[in-house]
Amino acid sequence: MKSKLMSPEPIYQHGTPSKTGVLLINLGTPNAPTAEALRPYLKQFLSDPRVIEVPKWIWWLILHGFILNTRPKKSAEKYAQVWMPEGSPLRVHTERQTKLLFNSLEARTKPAPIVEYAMNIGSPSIAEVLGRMKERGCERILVLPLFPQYAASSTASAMDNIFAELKKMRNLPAVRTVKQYHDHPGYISALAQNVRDYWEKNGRPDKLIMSFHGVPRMTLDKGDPYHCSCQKTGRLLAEALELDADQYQICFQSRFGRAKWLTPYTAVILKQLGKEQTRRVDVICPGFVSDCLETLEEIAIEGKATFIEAGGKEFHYIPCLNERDDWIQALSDITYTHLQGWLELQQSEEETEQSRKLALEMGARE
Ligand SMILES: C=CC1=C(C)c2cc3[nH]c(cc4nc(cc5[nH]c(cc1n2)c(C)c5CCC(=O)O)C(CCC(=O)O)=C4C)c(C)c3C=C
Ligand SMILES: [Fe+2]
Ligand SMILES: [Fe+2]
Repeated sequence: MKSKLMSPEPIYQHGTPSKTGVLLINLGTPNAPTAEALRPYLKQFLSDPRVIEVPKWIWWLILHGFILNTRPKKSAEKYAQVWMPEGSPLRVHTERQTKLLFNSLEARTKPAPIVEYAMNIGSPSIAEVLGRMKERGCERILVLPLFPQYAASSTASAMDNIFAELKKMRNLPAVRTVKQYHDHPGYISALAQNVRDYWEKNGRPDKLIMSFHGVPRMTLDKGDPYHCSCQKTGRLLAEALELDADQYQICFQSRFGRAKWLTPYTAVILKQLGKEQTRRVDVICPGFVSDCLETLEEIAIEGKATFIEAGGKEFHYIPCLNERDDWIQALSDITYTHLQGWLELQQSEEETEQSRKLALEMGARE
C-alpha cells in the first residue's frame, strides 16, 4: 500500500556509505531584485505563523489585500541597490561560507563531512538540499543555522521546516541541531577583530552602534530569549574591545508593521546622535554573519542618510564577518564541537567498499 505520509525510499542496500553532513541554514533571499521575484518570497516568509503571530484570517486579509500589493515593488528597489554581479549578497556570502567551512573541516578531519547550505525561504530549499544529502549517503545531519542568536522567527522557523521534511522520510538520518552561539568565544573574538581591523585602517568613532535585527516586543514578554542573547553578544563584544558604557549602544533595526518591536530602534538612535551633532558613528550588525539587504541597504544607505540629515558628521558601516578567516575558523570550531562522536562513525571510501563487498558475499551465501 502506498503511504500518504512518507515519500518512497530506495530499497535499503547493505554497504551504503555512512556519511555525516553539515547543513547550514540561512533565511533566504529573492532570486532577482524584481517585484515578481519578491512577491513569492515575501508571501512564503510572511505566511509563517512563527514570523507573524496575528490571528490567521486577519493576517490573510492584510497580507493579500495590502502587503503583497505594495511591498514587492518597494523592496525590489532596495535589493536592486545592493545586488552583486553574482546575485543576492546573502546568497553569495552563504555559498562562499559553505565552501570555506568544507575546506576547513577537510583540513582537520578525514573523511570530511558533506557540507551544504539551504535557505529557509526560497532556494535552494530545505526539501531539495535534505533530499540531496540523503542521496549522498548522509546518515547523520548536523543542522547549523547561520543565526548566532536564537529567535522563534528565524531559528525555530527553519527547524519547523526541517522537521516537516523529515516527517516525510521513512529512513530518517540522525539529526542534531545547534540552537545558538551568541556567546561563542570564536564568534565574539572574530567580531572584535573585525572592528579592530576596521579602526586600524579608518580611525575610531565617538560611538560604536551595535544594530541587531528586531522582533516584536511581545515575543520577549512571551519568553523568546532573542533579546537577552543579543544583549549578551553586545556586552561581550564591548568587553573584548574594552569599551566604556558611553562608547557603545545596542539597538534594533528592521521594524516591520506598526506593533511595538524591541527598542531602542536603530533609526531613532541614529537620528538622536545626528541631532546631537555627533562627530562620527560606526555601525556594526553582529547578528548578521553575512551582509544582506538589512545591512547594506537599511544600515549602510538608509541609516547613513538618517544620521547625516539629522546633523551627524561622519558615518561608517563595518561589514559583516562574511568570509573572514577568523569567522570561518569559529564556524569550523562550532561545527566540530557539535559533531563530536559522529565523525568517528563515518566510513572512508575503502571501508564503504569493504562493507559493500561483505554484504554481496553474505547475500551470495543466503
Ligand atoms: C537575524 C535574524 C532575523 C530575524 C530574527 C528576523 C525576524 C523577522 N524578519 C521579518 C521581516 C523581514 N525580514 C526581511 C529580511 C531579512 N531578515 C533577516 C533576518 C532575520 N529576520 C535577513 C538576513 C534578511 C535579509 C534577506 C536578504 O535577502 O538579504 C524581510 C524582507 C525584505 C523586506 O521586504 O524588508 C522582511 C519582510 C519579521 C516580520 C521578523 C520577525 C517577526
Ligand atoms: Fe527579517
Ligand atoms: Fe529591512
